[in-house]
Amino acid sequence: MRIMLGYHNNPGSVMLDLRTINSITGMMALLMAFVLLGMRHYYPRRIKGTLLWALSPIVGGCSSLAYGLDGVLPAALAAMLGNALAYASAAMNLFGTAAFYEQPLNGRRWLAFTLAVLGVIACFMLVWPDYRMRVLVFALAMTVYTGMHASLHWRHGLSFAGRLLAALLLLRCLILLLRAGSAPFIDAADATRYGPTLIQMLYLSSFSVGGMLTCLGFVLLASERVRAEFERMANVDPLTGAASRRAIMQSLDGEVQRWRRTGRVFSILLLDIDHFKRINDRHGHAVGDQVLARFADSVKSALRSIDTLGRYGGEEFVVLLPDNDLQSAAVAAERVRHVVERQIVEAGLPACTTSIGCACIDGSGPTVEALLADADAALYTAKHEGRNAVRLAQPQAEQASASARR
Ligand SMILES: Nc1nc2c(ncn2[C@@H]2O[C@H](COP(=O)(O)OP(=O)(O)OP(=O)(O)O)[C@@H](O)[C@H]2O)c(=O)[nH]1
Repeated sequence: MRIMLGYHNNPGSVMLDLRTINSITGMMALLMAFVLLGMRHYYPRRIKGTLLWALSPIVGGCSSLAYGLDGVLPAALAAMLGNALAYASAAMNLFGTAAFYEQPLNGRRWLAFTLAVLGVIACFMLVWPDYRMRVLVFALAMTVYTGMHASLHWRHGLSFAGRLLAALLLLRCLILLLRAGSAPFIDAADATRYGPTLIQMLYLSSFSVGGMLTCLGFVLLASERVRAEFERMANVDPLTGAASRRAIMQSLDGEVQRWRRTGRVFSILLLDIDHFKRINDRHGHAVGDQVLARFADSVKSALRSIDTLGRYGGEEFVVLLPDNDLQSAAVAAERVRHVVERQIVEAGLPACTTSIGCACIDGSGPTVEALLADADAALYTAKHEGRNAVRLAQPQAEQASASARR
C-alpha cells in the first residue's frame, strides 16, 4: 500500500510531508531533553536515570543527522554511524529506565548484543549487500531493545506515567515487528528512508512522534517520583526513619476521629532518652545521632506492625498503639524499655535508657493535645522518680483530686 502524505500543488494550502513532521517532532523531543536536563538539577539525588533519558533524544537526533550525511560521507559509513547512534539512543533509554527503577542490567551483555547486530548489518552492507536483510535485522534488534524497555515499565512503573510508557513502547514494538515482517517485500530499488508506504510512515513516526511522547512520559514519570519523594521527606524523619512530627500528629488526629466514630480505644507512649545530653557531651554529636537512629530501630523492633513510631522532637518520640487500652500499653512500654536498654549496648553504642509515659484516649480528654499532655505528665513522673521507668497517665478525675490534695 502506498500513501501520499502531502501535496503541494494547491498554492493556497500548507501541507506537511513526513520529513517535515519528523523534523518538528525531533525538535520537540530535543526540547523535552533539555527540559529533563534542566529539571534534573532540582530532583533529589536519589532519582536516577534522568541524565541518560535526557541524552537519548540528543543521540537519536545525531543518528538522524548521520543518516542524512549520505553523500557527504560514503553511504555505508553514514548508514552504519546512523545505526550505531540509533542503538546508543535506545540503550540510553533502556539503561536510564533500569537505573530509575533501580533494576540491575548487564551492560556487557547488551553491548555484545549490539556489536553483534551491527556486525551482521555491516556484513549485509559490505559483504553480501542486501537492503531487505539490513532492515529485517535492524528492526528485530530494535524490537528486543524496545520490548525489554516496555517490560521494565510494565513490571515496575505502576503509576499512570509508567503504564503510559509501557503502552507506547509496546505499540512501537508492534510497528517494528510490522516493519521487520514487511522487509522481504520492500522494493529495494526504491528504498529510501522517506519512502511513502504506510509501514514506512508508521515506522518513522514510531521514532519521531513516539520518541517525543516517550520523553514526555519520562518527564511525567520523574515528576511523579519527585512528588512521592517530597511527600516521603515530609512524612519521614531522615535521621531515624520514624514518622515525622507532622505525620505522627496526623495519625493521632485520624485515630481520635476513629475513636469518636467507632469507640475503639487506642493509647500512646511518650518516650524520652535519659540523660541524652551527656551522651552528646561525652561522645560527640555524631555518636548521639547514631544512638538516636539505633534507638528508633530498637523501639520499632519491639512494636507490632500496626503501631507507629514518630519523632516528636529532639530525643523525644511518640508511639501510637491502636486498639490498646492503658494496661496493654503499659505492657508494650515495658517491652520497649527493655529492648532499648539491651539493643543499644549490643550495637556497641554508649549505654542509655528511656523513660516512658503512657496515656489512653479513654482516660484522657477527647483531643490529641489532651492525650499528649497526659502522656507528658506521666513521662515527667517517670523522670522525676529516677528515670528508666514506665508511668501511666492518671485518669483526669484522679489528677484533679491529686492536685487538690497538693
Ligand atoms: N545528636 C543529637 N542530639 C540531639 C538531637 N536533637 C536534640 N539533641 C540533644 O538532646 C539533648 C536533650 O537534652 P535534655 O533536654 O537536657 O535532656 P536529657 O539530657 O536527655 O535529660 P533528661 O531528659 O532529663 O533525662 C540536647 O543536648 C540536644 O542538643 C539530634 O538530632 N542529634
